[in-house]
Amino acid sequence: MGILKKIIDITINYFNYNIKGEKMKVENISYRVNSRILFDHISFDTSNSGLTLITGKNGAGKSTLLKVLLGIVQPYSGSLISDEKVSYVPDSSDNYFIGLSPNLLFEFLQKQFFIETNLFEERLRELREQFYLNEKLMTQTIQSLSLGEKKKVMLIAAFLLDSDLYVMDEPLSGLDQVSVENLIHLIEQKINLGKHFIIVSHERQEILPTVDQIISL
Ligand SMILES: Nc1ncnc2c1ncn2[C@@H]1O[C@H](COP(=O)(O)OP(=O)(O)OP(=O)(O)O)[C@@H](O)[C@H]1O
Repeated sequence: MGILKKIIDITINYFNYNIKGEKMKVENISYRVNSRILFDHISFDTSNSGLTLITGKNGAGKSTLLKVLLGIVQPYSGSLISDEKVSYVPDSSDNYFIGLSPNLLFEFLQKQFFIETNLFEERLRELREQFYLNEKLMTQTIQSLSLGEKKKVMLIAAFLLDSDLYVMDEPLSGLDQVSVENLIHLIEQKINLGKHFIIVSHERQEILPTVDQIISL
């Protein structure tokens, strides 16, 4: 697959950008793998919730639910409304960014989403400071980075876009303590600005910013 095709696929799948600004409303979503029901009749609405936490045991279907919410996979039944601008941080970026460097990914996002150059450079500088992603790492391929460094690249990519909803799969996993603290602060700042988060996490709730609703699978 050519690199351009790869980049376009990533954008279509992972940085879904709409413009109307309605909140996400999920009604009676069910999902089956073969004949097995993974989750059934899940309903929630993010309108009054800064942070929605999705919890459950390993294999309960948390990551799959996020993919349903993002339209990457189709639910077995139920309906979903969202016209928000959405950023997605997958649990692992291993399969998606082969051959890309952080520099190339960020520049692509700037062009794809028409982020004004000064604003883009300012946001990128601030985010790189917060997650201390140094210059040397910016030109390496993403697959050659450590687990935590990959996570930082995905978080920076998500926050470069001024989205309404941030969907994050295990955003804290692999991060060092300072980055965890900076990420939590950043999430709190965004929530105070009226942004919404749907997060899958195995972390204890005390570690996370204030959780407004919990979806247990
Ligand atoms: N396309 C698929 N084909 C077969 N099985 C699938 C498919 N998609 C998901 N599954 C299965 O569905 C279950 C849920 O997977 P998922 O990754 O959503 O779980 P999770 O709750 O995020 O788990 P974890 O906490 O371990 O990350 C797993 O048993 C997985 O193997």
